[in-house]
Amino acid sequence: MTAAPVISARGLDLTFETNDGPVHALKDINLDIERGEFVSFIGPSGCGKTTFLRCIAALETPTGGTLSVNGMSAEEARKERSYGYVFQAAGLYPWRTIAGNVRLPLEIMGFSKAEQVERVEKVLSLVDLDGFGKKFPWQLSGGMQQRASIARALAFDADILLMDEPFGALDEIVRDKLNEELLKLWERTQKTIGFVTHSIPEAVYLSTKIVVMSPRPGQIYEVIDSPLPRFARPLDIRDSEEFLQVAHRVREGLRAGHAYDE
Ligand SMILES: Nc1ncnc2c1ncn2[C@@H]1O[C@H](COP(=O)(O)OP(=O)(O)OP(=O)(O)O)[C@@H](O)[C@H]1O
Repeated sequence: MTAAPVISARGLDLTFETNDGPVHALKDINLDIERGEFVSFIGPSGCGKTTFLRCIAALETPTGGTLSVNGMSAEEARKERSYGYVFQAAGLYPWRTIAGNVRLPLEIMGFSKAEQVERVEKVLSLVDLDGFGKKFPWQLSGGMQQRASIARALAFDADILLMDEPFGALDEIVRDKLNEELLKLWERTQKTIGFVTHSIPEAVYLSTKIVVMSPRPGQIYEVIDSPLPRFARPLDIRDSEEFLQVAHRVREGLRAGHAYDE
């Protein structure tokens, strides 16, 4: 028997009603994400990547189709705290220490003081920020702040991690390092990850599955299963023939999905 997908979308549609008329943001999205997969969403600006992630998180309500998250509706899954969400900007409260920021969801959820301390220590260590708990966000580099926001999303140990361009604002060297660390973290925690990116190398380096989207309205153009080894991915795998072939396929998909715009 195969396990049910963690996330399953069937015929998912979303139209925003705006002052300028309806915006068809998602059209007929069909996708299964299995437990433990690392799935990237890539596509041009406005193709609905963020909107789809927000649907999974029940931050948007689809106008058609079905969506299940951990075997429940997205709304139920949100109430069950099935996912942690990492935004493009770290979004840390400047008046709280790093530990205080990471602890915040645990306070809201009513974890005991002792468990809060234990969990904060554990997740700060997972993102390589041991010893930084007492610092304030402004005392940390952009990359470290983003690691802290990942720690916050991991603090309550949800099965699913949703990440919306978490490293988009960082320079390439820092991004490379965080990509490597994220892979290790994924290996250690066995989470299911949904990851939005604009970067082809980032998508190919990280993912088991790459969802190429096309705009107006946002649709899935192609789903590419990566042939790369699941975890053993040193950064120089990006020079390998296999990697370049997948990157080429993604690029072709993006071009083809965009063709009617040209
Ligand atoms: N709350 C909203 N109200 C109206 N339209 C919206 C809303 N949110 C998103 N949209 C529109 O839906 C479409 C998809 O937006 P979305 O942010 O999901 O795209 P994206 O692929 O994540 O883009 P980017 O890569 O620029 O972040 C866009 O046309 C956007 O303008």
